[in-house]
Amino acid sequence: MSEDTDKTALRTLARTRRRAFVQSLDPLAHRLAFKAIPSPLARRLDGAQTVALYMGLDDEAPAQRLAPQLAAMGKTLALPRVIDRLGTMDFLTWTPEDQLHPGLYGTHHPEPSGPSVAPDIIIAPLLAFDRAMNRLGQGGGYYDRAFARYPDALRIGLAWSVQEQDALPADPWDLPLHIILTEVELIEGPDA
Ligand SMILES: Nc1nc2c(c(=O)[nH]1)N(C=O)[C@@H](CNc1ccc(C(=O)N[C@@H](CCC(=O)O)C(=O)O)cc1)CN2
Ligand SMILES: Nc1ncnc2c1ncn2[C@@H]1O[C@H](COP(=O)(O)OP(=O)(O)OP(=O)(O)O)[C@@H](O)[C@H]1O
Repeated sequence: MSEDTDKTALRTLARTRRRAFVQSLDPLAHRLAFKAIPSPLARRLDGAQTVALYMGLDDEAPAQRLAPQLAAMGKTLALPRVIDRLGTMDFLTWTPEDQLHPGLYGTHHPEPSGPSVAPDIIIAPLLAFDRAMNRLGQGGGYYDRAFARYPDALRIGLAWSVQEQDALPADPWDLPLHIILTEVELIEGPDA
């Protein structure tokens, strides 16, 4: 199987696993998940000003739930805006009160005339991760490119624990995550 087919098959499997897990989760457990930033992670965010979140789609880990605590910590929040279907996106500042506008792929982004920012921390959605801190995304290369554009940003993956795989294929352009936060665990990579 070529690497490409490999990743495509893994994406299908990962979506199915994530859906089954989220549907079987106790509603209260779901409601409480990702509400609080664990203190070792909060400490790690100390020096950072701008944090890029995402609005959870489908069964993704709901990153938007971290927004109130991050705002209370004085962080500037940002959300991605998909610019084209070729993998280009930027980050626009956002506060939880701001209205969102529909974008490509069913995403929503802040007012496009607002300022685009360079994030110090990128909290990224994913389909699967492994303990080597590899991340499998939707396949558009949007986050891979954003990671490459902001190489000094701390890369944090947010996921349900069931999204862990033994080993994911890594392409030459894939930059590993520094930290992964699940509903039960904070995983810190060697470069965190
Ligand atoms: N919540 C969230 N925001 C995000 C991403 C993401 O994965 N999750 N992205 C991460 O890159 C970027 C947008 N890219 C995306 C690429 C594909 C799909 C997606 O669900 N694709 C469906 C088909 C949807 C369609 O074309 O209408 C699919 O592949 O089945 C979503 C977002 C930026 N914002
Ligand atoms: N830094 C980069 N510069 C240019 N192209 C890139 C870069 N990173 C990835 N790509 C391209 O993006 C495509 C998708 O990559 P990949 O399958 O690893 O996406 P992904 O990480 O699953 O998706 P995403 O980052 O959107 O969540 C690949 O064809 C790759 O060539």
